[in-house]
Formats: sequence, C-alpha cells, structure tokens
Amino acid sequence: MSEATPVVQGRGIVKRYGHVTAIDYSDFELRQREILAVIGDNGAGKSSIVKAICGATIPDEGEILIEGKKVNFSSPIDARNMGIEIVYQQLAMSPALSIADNMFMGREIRKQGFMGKYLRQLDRPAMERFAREKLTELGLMTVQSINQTVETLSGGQRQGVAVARAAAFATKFIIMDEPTAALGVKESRKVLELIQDVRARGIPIILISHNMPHVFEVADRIHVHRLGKRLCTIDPKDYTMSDAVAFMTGAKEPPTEDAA
Ligand SMILES: Nc1ncnc2c1ncn2[C@@H]1O[C@H](COP(=O)(O)OP(=O)(O)OP(=O)(O)O)[C@@H](O)[C@H]1O
Repeated sequence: MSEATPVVQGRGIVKRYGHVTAIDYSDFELRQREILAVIGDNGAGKSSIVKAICGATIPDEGEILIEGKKVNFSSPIDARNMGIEIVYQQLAMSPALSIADNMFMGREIRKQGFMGKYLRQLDRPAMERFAREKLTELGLMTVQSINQTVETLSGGQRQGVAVARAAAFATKFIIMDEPTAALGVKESRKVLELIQDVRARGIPIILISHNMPHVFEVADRIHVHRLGKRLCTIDPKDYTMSDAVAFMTGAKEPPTEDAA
C-alpha cells in the first residue's frame, strides 16, 4: 500500500430505510495516520455512513475499499476480523465483568493444549497480563486492580478501557462515536489525550462528534456531512468553528473544492 492509499474509502454509498434516504450517494475517505472528524446536524447521516463502512449496516448501493481493495462486509464481525474497532457512546461493556474480561469479550485467550482446545478453559494470567500491559501503554493503570469489575470504575475510566481495548486490537482503524458525550470535563480531556496517543501509534481514527472544541482540538481533517452526503472536507487550521457549523447547517456555502 502506498503512502497515498486511503485506509478506507466509500464511493457513492446509498442507504435507504423505507422512504428515508439516510445516505444519499455519499463519498467517504479516511487517510493514513489521521484523525478524521465527522460532523453534521442531527439526522444528517453521520452514524449511517460510518456504520456502512464497518459492516454494521449493509449499503444498498456503492462500494467500500479498505487499503485500496474492495470489501463486502456482511456483519461487524467481518470488519472486526480485518482490524477495525468501534468505540460507542453507549459504553459497550459488561459492568459485572472485570476489566480484563471486558478487554477481550469474544476473543479470550484459551489455555494451551487439551484444557484450552477441548475444555475451553481461559488462560486468565495471560489475559490479565495483556490487559495490564495495554492499559499501562496508554497510561491508564490508575485502576486499582485489573480484576475489579467495570461497574466500579468512573465514566472516564470505563471509556479509557474501551479505547484501550480498541487500540489493542485495531490494526486498520478505530471508529469513535461521540466518545466524550457522557463524560465530564476532566474525563473528556483524558479521552482526547488517548485518541491522540492512538494516532501517534499510527492507527487512524474516525471521530463522530457534535463537540466543536473537541473536534477542532484533535482533528487533522473534518468531514462535513449534510442531508445524507459529504458536503465537503475542511482543514481545521483554515476555518473557524462557526464556519464549520455554518456549513453543516446550510447557513453558509461550503468551499467548492475539497479544502483538505
Ligand atoms: N435503522 C433505521 N431505521 C430507520 N431510519 C433510520 C435508521 N437509522 C437511521 N435512520 C434515519 O436515517 C437518517 C440519518 O440518521 P443517522 O443516525 O445516520 O444521523 P446522524 O447524523 O448520526 O444523527 P445524530 O447526530 O442525531 O446521531 C435519520 O433520518 C434517521 O432517522
């Protein structure tokens, strides 16, 4: 893959729900090593386009290319198997399970040999070691024990575990859907730092957010979505937050050429 090949590209994506056209011949592009923010009004179709590129919904038309190769995902599991991870706003965690167990969820490490292969026994020490290592890498070992249940963590710590989990398994890219929406100021800050850490490790990120200060703080490019399609992409260094809001609400004409 050359430096210029986008990590993921959507071309002419369409998704209809009955009479509603959620995605209307939209394009999409995530480049290598970038944080791409996706902004737009409520109902603009941000979640729909991002779901289409990770197999969570199957588009009616259009094509999706990962690192230049066409893919046909039939479920999010297909995307996950390719190294695409998603961090949801509604924390997709099992509160009663430990941090280590939550880090794995469906990809547990089994014991070697008969015990693991036939009796499906988990290699707990290996899982705990892995979880501790991943949390430490992202500076998240502020939790007292890797075995404490997720329900005993603060919102920010939980989101941290979700980001660490995604970072541990993602090889292609990570999608974050409003990762700071449920968090306070301090916790949001930590999550924004984590997002930048993940980028620094070379994993690109798609960040869906309504929070303009957060978007302008971390994004390398901004995809502005309006009425089911990509209206434009802009470089946050060249525009103000009010410009971005004006584009996404239709109050101002977008730049004719993609500005980023
Ligand atoms: N499963 C579905 N069934 C029917 N309509 C849907 C479905 N999912 C999305 N839509 C519709 O598609 C349009 C785009 O929705 P989408 O959730 O993608 O927008 P969004 O930009 O992410 O909005 P928000 O910022 O409010 O989350 C909306 O009109 C929505 O009602």
